[in-house]
Amino acid sequence: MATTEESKSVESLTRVDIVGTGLSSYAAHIFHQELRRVLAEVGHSTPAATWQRISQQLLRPEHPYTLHQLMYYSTFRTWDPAVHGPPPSWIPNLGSARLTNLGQLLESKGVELLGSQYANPIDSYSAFQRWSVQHPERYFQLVFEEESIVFHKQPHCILDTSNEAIPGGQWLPGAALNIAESCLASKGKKTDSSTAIIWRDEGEDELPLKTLTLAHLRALVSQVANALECLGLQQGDAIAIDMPMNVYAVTAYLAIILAGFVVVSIADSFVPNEIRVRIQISKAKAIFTQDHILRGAKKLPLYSRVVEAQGPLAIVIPADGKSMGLQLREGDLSWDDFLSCSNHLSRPNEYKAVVQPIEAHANILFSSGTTGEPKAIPWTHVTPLRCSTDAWAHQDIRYGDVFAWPTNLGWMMGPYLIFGSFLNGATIALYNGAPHGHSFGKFVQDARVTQLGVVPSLVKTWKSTGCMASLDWSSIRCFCSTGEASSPDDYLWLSGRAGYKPVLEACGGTEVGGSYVGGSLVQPQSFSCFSTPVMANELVILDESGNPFPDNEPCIGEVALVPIMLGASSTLLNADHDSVYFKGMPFFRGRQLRRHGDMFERLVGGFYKAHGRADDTMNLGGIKTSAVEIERVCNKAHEAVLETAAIGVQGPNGGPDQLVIVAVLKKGNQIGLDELQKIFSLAVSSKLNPLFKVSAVAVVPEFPRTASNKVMRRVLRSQFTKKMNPSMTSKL
Ligand SMILES: Nc1ncnc2c1ncn2[C@@H]1O[C@H](COP(=O)(O)OP(=O)(O)OP(=O)(O)O)[C@@H](O)[C@H]1O
Repeated sequence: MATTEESKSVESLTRVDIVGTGLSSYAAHIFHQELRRVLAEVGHSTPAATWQRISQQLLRPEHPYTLHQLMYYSTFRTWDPAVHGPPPSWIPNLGSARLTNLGQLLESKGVELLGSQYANPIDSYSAFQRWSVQHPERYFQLVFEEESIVFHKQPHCILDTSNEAIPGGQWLPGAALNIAESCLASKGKKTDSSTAIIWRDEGEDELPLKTLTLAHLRALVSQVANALECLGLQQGDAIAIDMPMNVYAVTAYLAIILAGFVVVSIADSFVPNEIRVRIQISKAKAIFTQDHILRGAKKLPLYSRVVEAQGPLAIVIPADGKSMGLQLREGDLSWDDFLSCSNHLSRPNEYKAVVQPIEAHANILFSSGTTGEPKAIPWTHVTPLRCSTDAWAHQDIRYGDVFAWPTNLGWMMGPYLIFGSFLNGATIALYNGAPHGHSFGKFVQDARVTQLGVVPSLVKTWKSTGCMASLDWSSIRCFCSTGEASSPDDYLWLSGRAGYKPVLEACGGTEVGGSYVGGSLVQPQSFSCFSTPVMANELVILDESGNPFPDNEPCIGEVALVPIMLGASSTLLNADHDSVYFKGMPFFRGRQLRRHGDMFERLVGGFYKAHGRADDTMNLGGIKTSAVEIERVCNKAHEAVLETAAIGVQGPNGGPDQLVIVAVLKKGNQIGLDELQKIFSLAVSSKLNPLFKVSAVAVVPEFPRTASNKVMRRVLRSQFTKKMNPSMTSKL
């Protein structure tokens, strides 16, 4: 498909061009007429305004994707990103901006907070973001008031920065609460009869959705918390969860925290050794798991993996919700037997939350391990507030919303979904099955999901299989994406599935408890770009000598974070926190910056673009280049290419990095390595730098990925470094 530079301008498109995208002659005629009408109405407006009209009024999900591409690329054909910034894929209107969480707050307090410079939520957003950095305590006070937080002891203040030994500041010192109790509290608009969870089990596409009210969820969680007390554990003990993110898992998660224990989150895809390591590091005393994971007709083992990992006392839930399909170890409990532990109580469905000092641990999570060993990161009872306030501002989660994000409690987006939804009065939508096919999409349609979270690899699968055709996703207000850098073309497709709703990127980390850079519904959005540092957060981009670039200039470099961040980690269980995040970092306005390890570009117009991990950058002939930048070009170099990974490999005699492109081809495609090398070389030299040379290419069936699906370039690098020798300079 033609890209920006190759396509015709939108004004010069003919009916024949439109027929070429797959529309019938008659449909193309109608579309072309409509296009002419829209172009006449917008007159000499900017391409951005033209795209708004075309995307919102002409293009429909059932149109061939090639038509969507033709419209997008031809509209922005003459757009110069160096002058205007990246092309806006979506622009807010004032009416809908005023309804967002940020918009409502700004409309009621904008003048009070920003003074006479306040205009409206769209024009004043950037000033408000800067204000929130300068006044985090006032900002969070306002947002906390919107959420269902139940304090048993009020904090002395919101933020205390007086102790230099705590570079991130002390948040809500002196406060006592239990964050699970806050999730379950009916407060504000959230009542006992509000829907807390809406879900469907795989294979039940045609059955009605199942729902749980807040009161019902609270009763279930209380029953589990009562039963946990019967296990003879000590307050503060760690209890693991290793199972799909379904209603049982969410219930167990909240119950563990409600009863004063600490959740250890283990992703359900891990092999026994990975489970063992996580249990050992966290010293978990019990584990919630399932007998199997049901995926279509397949039964994947889960309990047996926990047993092989020599996991502690297991509470085992039957995957089919009915009968246990296996024999348990001595001492392990079936879900029913476990629940019956609380039968002697007069009110097993009621539980008084164990009130915690705010700095008590609530959850131990593990990072993905993209850069090295996964880090064991404790979340305190403050970190969930980071999730909820990020979700409030940046995904605009409000009362009545239905928030879905196919993930697992073992990844930070699992807990993020819980706190982001419940503390803001939204419903969680859980699909108990694989999210890769049509059934998941139908669930999104039937549950009337309003915010759908994704990771880029999932969208790539949906797009390449076409499995989401003919679904009605019009209830979606925005998509949210995280995990790794996305492809603009994939997100053009995604946005178009819901009638061009924005795709809000979010980038942060498990140790942040949220994002440091993201999007919002009060700013224009651009595919695969970030429109703002998150509220009350400040980032700087460092040059090669470690000096911050000025914050109003386009630049590219490693991101460093101003460490005052609500909920960010201050300890690690398996590494030294200070060495990992602070040691050797430069100072900025008197504070040592916090390392994050990402490469970012600041673009014209205040947008940001991710360039992958700093560890994945390479030095090509003296020019520092990010892997993601090269991959963006190579992914589009030929239609047989599904995805690519760019790695810099040291030659056998040292010297500069040699660029190796590893590719995965689309199913059923074949292409010779010589030809592929020519294609990639041409793409890289013509689109990035004429001096860049592709030294070698390889085709693999799939990339090594972390369990959370991120490409592990470090593994490819080490494989190919071993393979490189003087006699193999060009082919691997
Ligand atoms: N929207 C996004 N676009 C680009 N990259 C992203 C995005 N969201 C997350 N990332 C990447 O994921 C990282 C956070 O993931 P996570 O906390 O799981 O740790 P990790 O870096 O993958 O693992 P480890 O710290 O163990 O190496 C970010 O620092 C960034 O590199």
